[in-house]
Amino acid sequence: MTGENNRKKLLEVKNLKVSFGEHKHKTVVVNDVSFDIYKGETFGLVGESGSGKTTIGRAIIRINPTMSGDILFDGKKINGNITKELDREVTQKIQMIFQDPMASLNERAKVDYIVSEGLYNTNQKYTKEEKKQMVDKALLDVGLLPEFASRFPHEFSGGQRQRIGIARALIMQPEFIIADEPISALDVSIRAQVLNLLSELQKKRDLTYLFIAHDLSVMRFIADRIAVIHKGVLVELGETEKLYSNPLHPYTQALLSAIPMPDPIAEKKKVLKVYDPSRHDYSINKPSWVEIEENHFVLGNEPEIEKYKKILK
Ligand SMILES: Nc1ncnc2c1ncn2[C@@H]1O[C@H](COP(=O)(O)OP(=O)(O)OP(=O)(O)O)[C@@H](O)[C@H]1O
Repeated sequence: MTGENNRKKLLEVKNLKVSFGEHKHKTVVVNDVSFDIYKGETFGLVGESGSGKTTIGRAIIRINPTMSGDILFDGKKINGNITKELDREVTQKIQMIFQDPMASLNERAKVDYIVSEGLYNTNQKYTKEEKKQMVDKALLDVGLLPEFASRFPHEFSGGQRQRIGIARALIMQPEFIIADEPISALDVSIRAQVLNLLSELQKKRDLTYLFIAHDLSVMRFIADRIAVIHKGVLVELGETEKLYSNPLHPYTQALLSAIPMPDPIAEKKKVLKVYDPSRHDYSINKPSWVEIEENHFVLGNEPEIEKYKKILK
């Protein structure tokens, strides 16, 4: 990892405060939180349920209004009043992947509409054919077949639905993705696949992630640096391994000692064959299978792999 001074800050959160309710009922749920995220890194936000992690993510994507503080993307302030042009740019460049793929997809819409919906909010006009190609590519990039585009969400498993959610983000050509507990609602057997997919996509597309999770073993696997949030306040921020080996704040110490942290790599070290969308031969629609490297986070994903084998035959 290069020194912080040489790296470009992609996102800067400065003294962020978010509150809900008015007057007597006003509650501050994020209080004076500051952190920077560097281009290409995975920045983790951990903390127990209700600590304010999602609220921070939603403030960055501008679903939650900020009470005070600044959010800068690529050096430009993106919260509060901004120009229409910047609003469009940020809407495209910052995407979010949601926790529950069963709830976050429009049940009445077909996959091609779900995946391409964001394109309507861009300045660019695409022909039907261009849009179809973009949807096909986004689906292939997440390991799904283009023919799935004409199906409805209920026809898919949880893991496949989360892949559709990832395709919906990818089609926008984002630079920054907020992944809010992207695997916690999934079956344990397929969590590793989705994590691996996110890692591969990050390398391939030079993505920067804000990864929100409460599972500390997942966070250790995925994050380069971690911020610990406690009751809306950032109590500790550090490089992942340093934070895990030497937590300084009592809350971080409690968090790390309270939660059993099995080492999934040591426990389930084996090589599995998986479909690798990046090696898919599009010209003859020939899928490619690769063996997961030993150091990948593997939690035994055979059932899903078998499913893929059938689908891709
Ligand atoms: N729209 C809202 N209106 C009022 N209160 C809200 C709203 N959204 C979140 N909150 C409150 O803000 C606090 C922080 O919630 P948030 O969802 O950010 O926590 P979290 O750390 O992401 O938790 P979880 O892991 O359970 O999602 C909670 O007390 C929640 O009830």
